[in-house]
Amino acid sequence: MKLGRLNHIGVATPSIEQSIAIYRDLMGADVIRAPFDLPEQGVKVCFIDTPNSQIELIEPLGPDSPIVGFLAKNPQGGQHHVCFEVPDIVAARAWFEGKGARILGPTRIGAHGTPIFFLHPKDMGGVLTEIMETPKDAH
Ligand SMILES: CC[C@@H](C(=O)O)C(=O)SCCNC(=O)CCNC(=O)[C@H](O)C(C)(C)COP(=O)(O)OP(=O)(O)OC[C@H]1O[C@@H](n2cnc3c(N)ncnc32)[C@H](O)[C@@H]1OP(=O)(O)O
Ligand SMILES: [Co+2]
Repeated sequence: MKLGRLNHIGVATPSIEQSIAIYRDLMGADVIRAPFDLPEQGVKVCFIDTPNSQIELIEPLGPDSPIVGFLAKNPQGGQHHVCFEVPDIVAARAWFEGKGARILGPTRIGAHGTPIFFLHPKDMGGVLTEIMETPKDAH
């Protein structure tokens, strides 16, 4: 498998509204997409476009959200995961399984509407890594 495009960096936050203010007022972001709930993933999401990628702000949706533990350890929020694109999610999953990397849960549909899965940070040098199938109409 070949390393694909960096699609986004996930940033966990206790407040998407407060994080939007930082990226807009301090960083000069001008393309801030409307936040939306993704109950299947337990998060509220907001994409901020950068010239070559996106910041994905994620806020917990309820106590069972997968980012509750991270925010307990990092109450201010922080960099949570990176996401790389692949052309074929089934082939990518088979590749990582063949390499013995731990995959966290099933393949599911992510915020861009394409299938995703996560690799355990312990197998990625401490970086929680999302693998995402490239949207058909992208790039
Ligand atoms: C918006 C939708 C979607 C998209 O389309 O883009 C998303 O991005 S959703 C993003 C949120 N979803 C997920 O993160 C799903 C996958 N995550 C998980 O399964 C869990 O969060 C986790 C990674 C297994 C962590 O579980 P948790 O219960 O919070 O913590 P543990 O105590 O079990 O952690 C074990 C170990 O890993 C370290 N850790 C935890 N989170 C991270 C992280 N984000 N980056 C790096 N390391 C992380 C944690 O500190 C523990 O380490 P030790 O203390 O050394 O054991
Ligand atoms: Co993500």
